[in-house]
Amino acid sequence: MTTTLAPPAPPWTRTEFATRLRAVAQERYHDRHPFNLRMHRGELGREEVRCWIANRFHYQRHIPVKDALIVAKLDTPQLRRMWLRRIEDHDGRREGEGGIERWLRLGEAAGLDRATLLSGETVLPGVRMAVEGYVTFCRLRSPLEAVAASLTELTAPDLMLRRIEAFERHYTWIAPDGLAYFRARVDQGRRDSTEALDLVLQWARTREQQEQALAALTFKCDVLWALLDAVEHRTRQDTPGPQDGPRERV
Ligand SMILES: O=C(O)c1cc(C(=O)O)c2c(n1)C(=O)C(=O)c1cc(C(=O)O)[nH]c1-2
Repeated sequence: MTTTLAPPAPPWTRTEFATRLRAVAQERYHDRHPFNLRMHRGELGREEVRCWIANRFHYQRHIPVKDALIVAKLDTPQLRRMWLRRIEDHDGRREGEGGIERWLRLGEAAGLDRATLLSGETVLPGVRMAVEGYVTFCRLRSPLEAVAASLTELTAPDLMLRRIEAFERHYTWIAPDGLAYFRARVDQGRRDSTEALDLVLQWARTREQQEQALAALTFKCDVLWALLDAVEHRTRQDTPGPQDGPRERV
């Protein structure tokens, strides 16, 4: 008996594929997460904001690590130069510059000292797993999938603007200088996502590759969502974390 295989589905057009990528980046993005909604409504207490800043720092400090893994997969000087700039955005060209430094200053403006942030001691287990998941994904997957995963940045700049507005209105106990990280990310995110979208549209030629790119972007949305789930659980229920030690002696 012979079985006839269905012919592979034809690739989507460039426009249709771009529309599908943008739809995932919008509909699954963490701007809809309950923790972000509470943040935007001004409902977070100081400890909740601090918990988010400390845990998000764990994500921030791993972004240049995953970008270095991506650079190692790129095979032309032009592509590596383009992607290296992202590492520079986060690490700076010299001590005291760059996104990681700006995030440490955000922490200080919110009353968190940098030694605590750098020690990582307040990072929640779920956040550690989510970030590890993203770095490992970029380590193991194809350049197409690793670059497609960064396309959450298609939506990130709008979220930055919303966050700046919310902080200026509701969290005035944080000095305005502390918001420099978010301000810088608006333009950086727009530029990064335009470049990355262009690469993904160029590289994904078959329907299978297009579907891999969509799955990578979906995975990345889940990373960001899982990170906030962990923070939300901790702040809403005041459940102890491992770093708190036992609450009662037994
Ligand atoms: O605060 C946020 O909500 C947010 C989200 C994202 C994102 O969508 O991945 C990034 C950032 N911030 C960010 O600051 C950042 O540098 C960044 C790099 C990347 C990436 O995947 O390469 N995403 C993000």
